[in-house]
Amino acid sequence: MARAFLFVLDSFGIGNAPDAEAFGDLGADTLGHIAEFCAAGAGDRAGLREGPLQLPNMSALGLMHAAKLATGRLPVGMPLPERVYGVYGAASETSRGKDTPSGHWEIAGTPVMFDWGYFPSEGDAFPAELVEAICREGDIPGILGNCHASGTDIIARHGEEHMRSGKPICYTSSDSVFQIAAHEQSFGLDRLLELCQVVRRLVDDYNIGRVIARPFVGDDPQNFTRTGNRRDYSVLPPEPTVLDRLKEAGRGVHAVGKIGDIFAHQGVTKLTKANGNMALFDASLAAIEEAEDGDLVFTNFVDFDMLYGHRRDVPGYAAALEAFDQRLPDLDRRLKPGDIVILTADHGCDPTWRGTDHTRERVPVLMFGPSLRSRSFGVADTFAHIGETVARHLGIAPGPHGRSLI
Ligand SMILES: O=P(O)(O)O[C@H]1O[C@H](CO)[C@@H](O)[C@H]1O
Ligand SMILES: [Mn+2]
Ligand SMILES: [Mn+2]
Repeated sequence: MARAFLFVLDSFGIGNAPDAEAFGDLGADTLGHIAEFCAAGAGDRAGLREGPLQLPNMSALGLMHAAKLATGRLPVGMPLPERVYGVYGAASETSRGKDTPSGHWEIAGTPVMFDWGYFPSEGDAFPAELVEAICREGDIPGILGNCHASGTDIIARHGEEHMRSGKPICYTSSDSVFQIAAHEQSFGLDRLLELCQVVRRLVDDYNIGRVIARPFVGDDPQNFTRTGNRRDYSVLPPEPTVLDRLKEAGRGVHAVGKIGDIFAHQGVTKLTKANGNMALFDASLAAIEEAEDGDLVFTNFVDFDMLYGHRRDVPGYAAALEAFDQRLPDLDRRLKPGDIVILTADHGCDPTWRGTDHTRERVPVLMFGPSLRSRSFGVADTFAHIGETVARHLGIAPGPHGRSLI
């Protein structure tokens, strides 16, 4: 028997998705552009980091080679490792959206082959009858925002009016999302979560993937800050995922961080939340200590995306990657014979790209464990192969959308 540890570095794309042009993302490359900026000194920030991007541990697992498989080029300014230890490659997404649920569900063996509903980027984002129903059923005096926006910009813009009027700030993006920002004290966290559940029901008719609660604190536009109490209310995955299949087979499925919310709590046997990549890493190590033979630990590292990708913050993203990379030896030391670790991503969010949205990209797939011999599997044509690799490794029946990479 064996155990599997699946870590999603949220938004850590490596460029060159075959269908990038259809998303307006031709040329987007999260790793490639961060490396290029860092090599040119544009990734420096006093007190945080400086110089070329340094990811020695992920490089030794095949990250540089995976990037070259994806784009044909090596990331700039990053040395090649003397030896590669992992089984590595790149993967392209087949799901039609470049959003977090589509990416994660496909990683878990279930691509999303339908189109989500999206709200328009011109004029009011939300239909008048939806806004009326939200105000009536959610017992609120109106909404602010009603547009596409960056979550940090919109709380700076409307936060004070929100606190005066009690109207929640509602916004969306190029993802299939209805996001609601409200002040934790003046509006109330519980009230915000209740409102999100009302809206979840109402946006089912619009085929919206997620309603997201975005609580914040502070008392003026300079210090409004979002808290770790974000909650995502997702629709159910369209078919059973490898999480459901493992749970059905009596295995432990330990969801760390946002994973529980992303899978609408389907197929999860244990849930741990933590705020921040380092706390998520600690929680993952604790889950690994507890995991039994045949179990899966599945973690989402959200900071890359939420704090740095969407915020178009190159030094921040680079520093977060370097900090994550430095934790890998600690993980390696805890592995038992037969264990496998898979590092991957759900989409890109190139911090040098226009706008603040995700970018359609290939993702790295870096696998390692005491009994894995190093090799490349090339470029996988769906993330679903990752879930089937987990299924095969843990000895459950294969699913219909992918095949094991090892
Ligand atoms: O700008 P913020 O609020 O971080 O929003 C981002 O987070 C959402 C969910 O991942 C994305 O759809 C994007 O809009
Ligand atoms: Mn994501
Ligand atoms: Mn995102």
